[in-house]
Amino acid sequence: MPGRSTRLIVALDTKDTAQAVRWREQAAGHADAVKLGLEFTYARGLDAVRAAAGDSPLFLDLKLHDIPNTVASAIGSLAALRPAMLTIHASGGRAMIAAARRAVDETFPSGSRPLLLAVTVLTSMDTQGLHEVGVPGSVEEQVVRLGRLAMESGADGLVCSSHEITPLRRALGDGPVLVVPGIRPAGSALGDQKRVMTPAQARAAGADWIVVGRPITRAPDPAAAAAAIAAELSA
Ligand SMILES: O=C(O)c1cc(=O)[nH]c(=O)n1[C@@H]1O[C@H](COP(=O)(O)O)[C@@H](O)[C@H]1O
Repeated sequence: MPGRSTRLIVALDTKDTAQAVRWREQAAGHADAVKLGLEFTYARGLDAVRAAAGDSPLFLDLKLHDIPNTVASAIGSLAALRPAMLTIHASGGRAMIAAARRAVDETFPSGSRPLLLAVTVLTSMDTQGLHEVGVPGSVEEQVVRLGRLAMESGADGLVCSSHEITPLRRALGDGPVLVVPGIRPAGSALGDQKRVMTPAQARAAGADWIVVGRPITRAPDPAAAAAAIAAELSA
């Protein structure tokens, strides 16, 4: 891992604690953090999240999106989990993002504050999907618009696809931590993802972190799949 500038997060998307632990152990030594999200948390609860993450840095992906007071109060309930990263939806707007920022600062001790990441446009969306929800223009324009709003409102970083890294860096500079799902090693199934790149392409584009789920967890040999992706990031 030393020398790698793009780090790997493995998404432990399952309802089963033993399975999550097994995947974490299989990816150990290759992944730099684990992500637990809506599927696991709704099935097993917050206490199980910390147990499933073990000693790995935890990306807690709850994608909070509600009125500012509710989002802030929800963040206040997460103190015991000691996450390294936490997600909200940028489309929740300026006041919601700012409330999340304040809640993170109040909830976590200054040395162990999670990065507050704002999801811009989901990687499962394309231009047509965006138009269907009433957003005109391109995905890139919307990602940059939401990215700017989120960073102005106190986010530490953004979740985006690899395709928007260059326009985001052009618009916002090197400050935002860019976390990039929608990663598909050459030849792997897209599933529901629309805006994808390979690990090597995401690294070349300048991703700080990539998020990989099924290409590792549904591989016949998850440890080997994680090792191959880590090698692609280090090459
Ligand atoms: O916030 C995320 O992590 C996220 C945002 C996004 O736009 N797209 C996206 O796929 N994700 C998450 O990244 C992971 C991708 O999983 P795979 O498609 O299986 O690699 C899932 O856990 C998603 O919830």
